[in-house]
Amino acid sequence: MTDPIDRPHADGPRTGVLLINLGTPEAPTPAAIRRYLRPFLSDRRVVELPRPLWLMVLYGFILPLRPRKLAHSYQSIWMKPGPEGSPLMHHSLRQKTLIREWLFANIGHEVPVALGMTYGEPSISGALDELESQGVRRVLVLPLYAQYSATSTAAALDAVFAALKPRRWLPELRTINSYQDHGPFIDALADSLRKHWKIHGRGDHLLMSFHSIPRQYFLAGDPYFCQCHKTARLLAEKLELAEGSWSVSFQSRLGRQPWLQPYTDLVVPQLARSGVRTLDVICPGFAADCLETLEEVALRYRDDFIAAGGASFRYVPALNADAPHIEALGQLLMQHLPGWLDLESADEPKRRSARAQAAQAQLHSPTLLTPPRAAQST
Ligand SMILES: C=CC1=C(C)c2cc3[nH]c(cc4nc(cc5[nH]c(cc1n2)c(C)c5CCC(=O)O)C(CCC(=O)O)=C4C)c(C)c3C=C
Ligand SMILES: [Fe+2]
Ligand SMILES: [Fe+2]
Repeated sequence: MTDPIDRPHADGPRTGVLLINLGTPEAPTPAAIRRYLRPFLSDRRVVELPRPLWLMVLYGFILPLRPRKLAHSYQSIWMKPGPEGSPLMHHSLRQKTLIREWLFANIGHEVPVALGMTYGEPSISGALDELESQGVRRVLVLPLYAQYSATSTAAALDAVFAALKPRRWLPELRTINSYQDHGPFIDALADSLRKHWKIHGRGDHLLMSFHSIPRQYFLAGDPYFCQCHKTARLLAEKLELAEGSWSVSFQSRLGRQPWLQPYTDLVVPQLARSGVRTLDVICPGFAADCLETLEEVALRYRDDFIAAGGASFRYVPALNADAPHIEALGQLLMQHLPGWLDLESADEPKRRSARAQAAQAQLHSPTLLTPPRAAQST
């Protein structure tokens, strides 16, 4: 934390951005995976089963057994030695750098950007320290989940509030709930598919696979299922996809209770058996490639598709730190920054273009133009 003596009391409040993603192990080893899974799977937002029962399962079976199996999976996708070898970490760090550059180019002065993970390192508390040390007193929080779920978005926001709890002088906060229907985000997904098709040609079918959550959470009011379908529908409309040439499924379920359906691991072989020869798969809920996309989908489901008679399975990478994604996230941040941007230090032309940009972002925001209830519907 900054030494209070060094704190620039006289300056106006400075705005900063806190990007959040889930977190990932620091190494592809059973010990590091266990350290990562313990707080993750102990979070009541993630697992709502009765506590004594769940703690028995977690400490009796999952934590002793799952990390060893997962170590092989993580090793198959680890990019280089060290914590940045995790694809999720690699892409998240690139996103942080490029979003800072985008904001500088579009606003005309530096806006500090920090990255925190809901579980593990870099911690959200450390990210808040980093912002505070740069004089930030207004924090715009962006959990990198386009579709809101209590299990992901709310867990990230809980971690922010928990990290603020022991602090004395709290910053002002704005939080972004979701961006499932944000125009530039849908454009970035469409752009990514068009590029993929230009290189590989169109597949017979496009599967849009989202991380699943227990079905009970949806029945209890979690809007995630509807928001996934909204992203999918808008993407299909943008690409003018014919009815029946695309579908939605849900992946990565764990345990025996019903999760959101249809399940990707069942849909993929079914598609092969029903005559789909070439299958394109995109995962529009993942801001960065990770274990669940690269190992589960791109490796395991590919094998299942081929084993069931399919010819070619093409995974479309996550948006990661590609330019259209950075543009979309930059526009999204601008939409939430009006009134907060410290434009005084920017020179006049930059100031004008920053104002134009903010106005533009508002114009393109479907959530600002449609009533809240309509924006929620699929
Ligand atoms: C047990 C319940 C889980 C819920 C609910 C859940 C929701 C959820 N998860 C993501 C994003 C990611 N999950 C990732 C890995 C992962 N997820 C769970 C469990 C639940 N997720 C586990 C146990 C794991 C670890 C790996 C495994 O055991 O399969 C990851 C990848 C992390 C990485 O290191 O690469 C992401 C990303 C979302 C968006 C979400 C709800 C919408
Ligand atoms: Fe998950
Ligand atoms: Fe998984």
